[in-house]
Amino acid sequence: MSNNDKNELELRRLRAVDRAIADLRRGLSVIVTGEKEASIVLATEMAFDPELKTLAERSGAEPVLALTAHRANVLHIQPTGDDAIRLVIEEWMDAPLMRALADATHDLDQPFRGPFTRIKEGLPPTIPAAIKIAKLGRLLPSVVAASIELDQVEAISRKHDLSVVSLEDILAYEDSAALQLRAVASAKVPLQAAENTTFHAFRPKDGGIEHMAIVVGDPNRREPLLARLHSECFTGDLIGSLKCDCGEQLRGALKAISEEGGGVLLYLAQEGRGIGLINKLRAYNLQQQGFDTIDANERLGFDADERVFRPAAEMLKLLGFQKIRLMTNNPEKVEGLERHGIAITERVSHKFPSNTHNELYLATKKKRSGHYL
Ligand SMILES: Nc1nc2c(ncn2[C@@H]2O[C@H](COP(=O)(O)OP(=O)(O)OP(=O)(O)O)[C@@H](O)[C@H]2O)c(=O)[nH]1
Ligand SMILES: [Zn+2]
Repeated sequence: MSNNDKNELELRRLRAVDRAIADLRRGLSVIVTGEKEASIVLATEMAFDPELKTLAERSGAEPVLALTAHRANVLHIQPTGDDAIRLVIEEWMDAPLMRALADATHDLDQPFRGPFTRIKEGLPPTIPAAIKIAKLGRLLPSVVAASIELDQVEAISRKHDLSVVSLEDILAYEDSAALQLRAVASAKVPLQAAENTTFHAFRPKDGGIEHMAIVVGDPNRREPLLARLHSECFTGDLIGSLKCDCGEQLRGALKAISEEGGGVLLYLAQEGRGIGLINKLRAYNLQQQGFDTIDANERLGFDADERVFRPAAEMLKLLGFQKIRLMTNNPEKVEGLERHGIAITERVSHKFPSNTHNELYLATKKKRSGHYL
């Protein structure tokens, strides 16, 4: 395959996933195709009676409710060893109950649970892949899915105008999006912390998720550069939430970089450790009910941290920064960048004093996520 063809294929794949994400977020169903089977899927949090009825009619099959193993564990559903668990949708499981099964913030107002019937064998790979699209769309990680035969895909998608996305497209998505990042705009923006600062906006070629690099000064590309990877935090960075340390880390990093005479801060669109702002608020709701930051994520069905650091590594490479001194307390950021070709010559500690509202959050990161705090 020529480089041009490869590029075309990659863009086609990114587009297919981005379309599926947009449709799921609108409460539409999409078709996920595998090697041997296909599924029509709907995000559980968008599942209401009409959507469920349509899903059953279009597929001609009995839909199932799919949850992640983390969420199933909270619901006391026995594990199957797979990342996703399928439940038979019983007569008594109406749409509000299904949505509540996906959304842990309702666990206390929906005490009746089960008995559920798990489907133990033969998990089609299109099911975890569909959950992955829901996650990429920052929706709760659960789908209602109905199987169809591969040879029905074309007719059903054409008749009902449904997006079709393949398992391979979904598996390749995060790496492809990172590799397709391009600097699309840059401008000088003087900051309170550093007047000689340039913003560089990065966007994948298909128009997907955008990230920002903030370069302070005119760094020498031969020397290891002081760098910070900052995951977006609307509540902490912008509004001054005391629940986390993000705002202080953001402003502290810019100050330290400025004092050093130059460096880079990557502002990454990975709100809520990659689960999105709405899901982070759901996690905060659970923290209000007594769960820590990790358990809250897992009760919602997510991993404790859903971020990938390849986009950050690719942005650094595009900017010509191959060696950095990384300001972080998170060992996974160091590993994540090194895995993708960035040399970390030093880890620079990046701590700030706690307050009464973020004490437990910081202690949890130290105790349960192995952060150097
Ligand atoms: N899901 C979830 N995300 C949170 C919570 N508190 C803060 N965040 C998010 O966590 C991210 C902050 O991560 P970082 O500042 O990169 O922190 P870190 O992973 O601890 O690494 P370092 O600060 O580099 O040590 C932001 O996207 C926040 O929105 C929480 O309780 N739950
Ligand atoms: Zn924060």
